[in-house]
Amino acid sequence: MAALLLRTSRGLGACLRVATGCPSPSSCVVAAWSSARWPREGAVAWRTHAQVRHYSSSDKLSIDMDDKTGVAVLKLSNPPVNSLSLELLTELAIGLDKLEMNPSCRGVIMTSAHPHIFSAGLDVSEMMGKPTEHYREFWRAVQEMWLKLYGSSLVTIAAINGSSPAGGCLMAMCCDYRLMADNPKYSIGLNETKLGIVAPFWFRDTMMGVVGTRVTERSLQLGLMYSPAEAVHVGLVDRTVPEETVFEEARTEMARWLKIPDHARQITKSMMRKTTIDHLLAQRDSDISNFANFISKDSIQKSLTAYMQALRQPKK
Ligand SMILES: CCCCCCCCCCC/C=C/C(=O)SCCNC(=O)CCNC(=O)[C@H](O)C(C)(C)COP(=O)(O)OP(=O)(O)OC[C@H]1O[C@@H](n2cnc3c(N)ncnc32)[C@H](O)[C@@H]1OP(=O)(O)O
Repeated sequence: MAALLLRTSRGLGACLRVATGCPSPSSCVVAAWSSARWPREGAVAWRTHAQVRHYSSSDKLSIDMDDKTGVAVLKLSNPPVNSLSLELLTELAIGLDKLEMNPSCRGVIMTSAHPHIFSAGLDVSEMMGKPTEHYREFWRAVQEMWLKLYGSSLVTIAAINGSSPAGGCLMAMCCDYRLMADNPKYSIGLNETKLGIVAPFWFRDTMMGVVGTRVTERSLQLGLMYSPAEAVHVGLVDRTVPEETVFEEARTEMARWLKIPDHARQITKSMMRKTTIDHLLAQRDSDISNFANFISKDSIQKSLTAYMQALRQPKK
């Protein structure tokens, strides 16, 4: 249990370094991932005789792990729009860490408990009218969630059953595969510039890894939101499926991915993502300061206030 606490409290990067004896975040990601599933002594705490185990103690997030299939289902449940508050981000990071430490877990399907909205992205109210210390804490939690999800050694599949702007799109892009409901009312994309804010470099790099440089440049500057069909066209989403089948299709897709030996897939995933992860790890504190300074500016606060007021207007 002590080992488990050590791992969960320090985050995946640190716990993997502990597991591998590797001193620096930048030099050990491949080695760490290849052995991340080995240290069993702490993870034993999560073993259960029941086939399905409920993991999260939060009412904003449910995580059900099926020991038989090795697949966990993570459902966002923060009405009305699954916005990513400090609390939900923290729960997400803890939940992902627990799954990472569970030797029976091989894959995670991420979806929304509420139809029509996957996630409205970061909770804008966390970025308005708060003291600098709060902005720093909030941004560290955003980073932590990204590090856990993008850096997960598990197969991660996003079953996108509704709109997914900004931080919602980021979470989906962190996954290995994206299925989206084919409802043309839904949209997905990084729309930050439309709020007068700037997606940081690791949002950009995550998107570049999914759709390439040109589509990222256009999408970010214009703050483009894509319909499901357009998202497939630019490669932001892997495929659309009928709305009522999103979850079952995600399960079928997961089975395909789980046919690949874990160690080979994990090392390959690590090779693809290591540079981007190391980039943030090397600049974590300065990234937090940049965010806190940027978001505290009067002009940015005014933009966010105007955006939220516009959002509250009755829809035409
Ligand atoms: C020099 C470089 C330095 C760089 C430093 C970093 C800079 C900062 C980077 C920050 C990155 C930000 C990432 C984000 O994720 S920002 C959030 C962006 N999200 C959005 O723009 C989504 C906005 N919402 C919507 O489009 C719609 O609400 C949605 C399609 C999701 C749902 O529509 P629906 O019609 O179903 O619901 P409503 O619009 O009526 O909304 C219901 C209530 O929910 C409130 N709401 C919506 N979204 C948010 C949100 N993201 N945060 C907080 N609250 C939200 C909405 O206001 C309604 O509230 P009321 O009921 O009170 O009216």
